[in-house]
Amino acid sequence: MTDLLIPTSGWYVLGNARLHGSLTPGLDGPFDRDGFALVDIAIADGKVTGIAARGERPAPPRSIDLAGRIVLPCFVDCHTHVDKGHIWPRMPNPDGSFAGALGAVGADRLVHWNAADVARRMDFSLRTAYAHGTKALRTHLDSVAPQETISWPVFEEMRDEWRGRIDLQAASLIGIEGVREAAWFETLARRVAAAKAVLGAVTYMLPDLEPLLDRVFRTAIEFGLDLDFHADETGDLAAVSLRRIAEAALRHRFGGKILVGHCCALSRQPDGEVLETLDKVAAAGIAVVSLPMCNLFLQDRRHDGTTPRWRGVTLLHEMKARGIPVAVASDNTRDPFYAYGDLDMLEVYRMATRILHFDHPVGDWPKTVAATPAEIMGVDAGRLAVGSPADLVIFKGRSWTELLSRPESDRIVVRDGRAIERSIPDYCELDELMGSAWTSKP
Ligand SMILES: O=c1cc[nH]c(=O)[nH]1
Repeated sequence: MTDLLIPTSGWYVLGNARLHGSLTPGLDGPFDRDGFALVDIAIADGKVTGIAARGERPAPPRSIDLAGRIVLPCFVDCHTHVDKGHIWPRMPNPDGSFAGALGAVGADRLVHWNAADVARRMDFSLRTAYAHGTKALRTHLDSVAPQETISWPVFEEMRDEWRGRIDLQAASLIGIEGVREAAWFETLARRVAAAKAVLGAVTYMLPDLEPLLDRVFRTAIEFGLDLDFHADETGDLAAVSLRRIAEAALRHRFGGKILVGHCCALSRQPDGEVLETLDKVAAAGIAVVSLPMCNLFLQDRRHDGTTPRWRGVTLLHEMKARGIPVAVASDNTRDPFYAYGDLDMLEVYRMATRILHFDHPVGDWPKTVAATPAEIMGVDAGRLAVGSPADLVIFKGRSWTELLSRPESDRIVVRDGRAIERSIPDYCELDELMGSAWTSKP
């Protein structure tokens, strides 16, 4: 959008901007049928100093006429895996399945994941997310021994480097069976606590799932940690680990935050059972993040020449109706769990709208990529209000149908009141990490 020049100093007004009611507390209408109001946004010293109904505006260059373009707060991506991003060229998923992904990542990790490899791919991912307008991001870190000794120091350095641009959080990621090694798990929890991070695991329906969850909760309480689980990322009707997590949270009267990702099996289970599970999830104060793109890729993967019949996503509508905080997020990017993706939360929202029907009505679904994940992560982001940092994205679209139909590659990302230089890194930067299996030469 070369026609818009955002001042680099002083105060200015973004005039005639469309803000969404769900992301702008206290915004007075009138709202259009998409839930947007036309306003002038005053910005000074990197902060939003006023949001007012369209009115008298100063003359250019202090006033920039957005002609009704949509302005959203910067995005919050609460479930990613930037430690494994972009390994697809050297380690594709052999059959597109969850088991194929686990095996491929395990093999790649053993051979390639030294500190330099992890750091370069992580930095590539963060530059991409930043350019797309993301302000806060939680990544899981594969923490199966000895990887935790490599990836956690890299993460802590990366978090320092990115402070002020992306608020970076991490959650440990191990299969729940790893919790059986009590002494090792306690050491991991100490590392997580020292890094001011979040304790996590992937739950499976193991015979000892309940005692393992008890150990996770006891450890989180002992170290004062929040929790983040991957649960029921399968079409297996018998997968009810989300319910087991909720029961454990209630049993332990857990006071920290809990985020659970995926919960795919829920949408295949009988209604009565599902509603009982959701009541427990609501009572336990658990938040849920759906990862629609990764779910489409892995779930209902068939090898018999037939077409997938199931979208794989969880029951976000039913959850929201019960007051369960719900978000959507990027998940994996160009790795065996998901071959595609670019950490672009506009793409995630566009896909979620189509797959999960975030329309008719749109209501407050936009919160799923901004305000709600910000609350889940406990960061000051995801809303535009007077006094908040002027961290926002200006799009060309003036309505949801315009915004969600095009990639909006020329969006303007404003941080602390100034337009950032958006440069999406080139894949060829990573070619040398991809080994002999990959060459950019024809
Ligand atoms: O979806 C998933 C599950 C486990 N590990 C990942 O990286 N992604």
